[in-house]
Amino acid sequence: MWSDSRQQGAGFAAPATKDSSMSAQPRAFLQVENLAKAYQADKPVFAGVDFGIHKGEFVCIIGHSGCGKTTILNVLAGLDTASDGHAFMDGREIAGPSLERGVVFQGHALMPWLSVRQNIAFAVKSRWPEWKKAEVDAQVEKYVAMVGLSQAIDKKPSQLSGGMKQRVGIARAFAIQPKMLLLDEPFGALDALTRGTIQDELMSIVRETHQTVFMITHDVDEAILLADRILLMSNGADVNGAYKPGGLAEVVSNTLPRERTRAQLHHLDGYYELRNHIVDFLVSRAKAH
Ligand SMILES: Nc1ncnc2c1ncn2[C@@H]1O[C@H](COP(=O)(O)OP(=O)(O)OP(=O)(O)O)[C@@H](O)[C@H]1O
Repeated sequence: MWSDSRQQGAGFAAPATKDSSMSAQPRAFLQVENLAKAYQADKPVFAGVDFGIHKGEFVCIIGHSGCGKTTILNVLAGLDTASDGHAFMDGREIAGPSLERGVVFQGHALMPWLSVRQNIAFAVKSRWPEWKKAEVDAQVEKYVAMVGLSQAIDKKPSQLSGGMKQRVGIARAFAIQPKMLLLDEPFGALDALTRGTIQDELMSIVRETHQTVFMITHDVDEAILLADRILLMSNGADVNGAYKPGGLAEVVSNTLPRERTRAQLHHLDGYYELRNHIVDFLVSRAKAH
């Protein structure tokens, strides 16, 4: 994918401007082509966004508030439509919500009157309406165990902490075995300790299941820990008196060992180089490109 990555030293690959390799044929598992969104015709939030995500790849997107990250995720989820361009998954254009894509938002969005088991069973039954109760139970129990919540399976959301609720949201998204997982700052509302624990859990589940993931985060370390590639997005801005829409400014490949853990991240060769590169982008380049 990034054939020149090895020449860049440890940590990250070429800060290439656009990921042209990803938009070329053959298409990636998820393919975004020339995507644009305008709420105001003369001032698109972003335009010309092209990227692809391969099966089993974990891609994070980082950018300042308002650059359009959630809008892109919503288009991928089929919850919003682009003003221009296309998004394809598995060769088919995304044209609405589908159980082939699991979505986790910052707010857990659990049904408060249902237990953990019932919340997840609801999703499982929607995905496989023909399943018998025993099959649904087994699937629910498997994914609840995966996020370490077996003891709380019959509790209601109001009896759970914020971190536990977020874990239920993650278990629910995984339980429908989506082809693609879309995460919109899923840990944004959690305290640092809980956040770290769940990041580790998510990472091991993703590695185990080879899940394909697109995730929005504001946390540079989170992106470096989890992502195989990090999309850096710039905001729309007035440049020399003319408006320039936001867009994908750079795609950074994370070449740190894939088995990395949170505890050893900052000891890895190349970590600071990668981190500084992303922070520099956010500080000095993200507002215009
Ligand atoms: N329904 C809407 N009508 C008009 N403008 C909108 C609408 N939804 C979003 N926007 C604008 O589009 C831009 C992109 O919004 P979006 O939520 O995608 O950004 P974001 O990068 O995810 O931001 P954040 O990091 O704060 O969540 C923002 O300027 C926002 O105000």
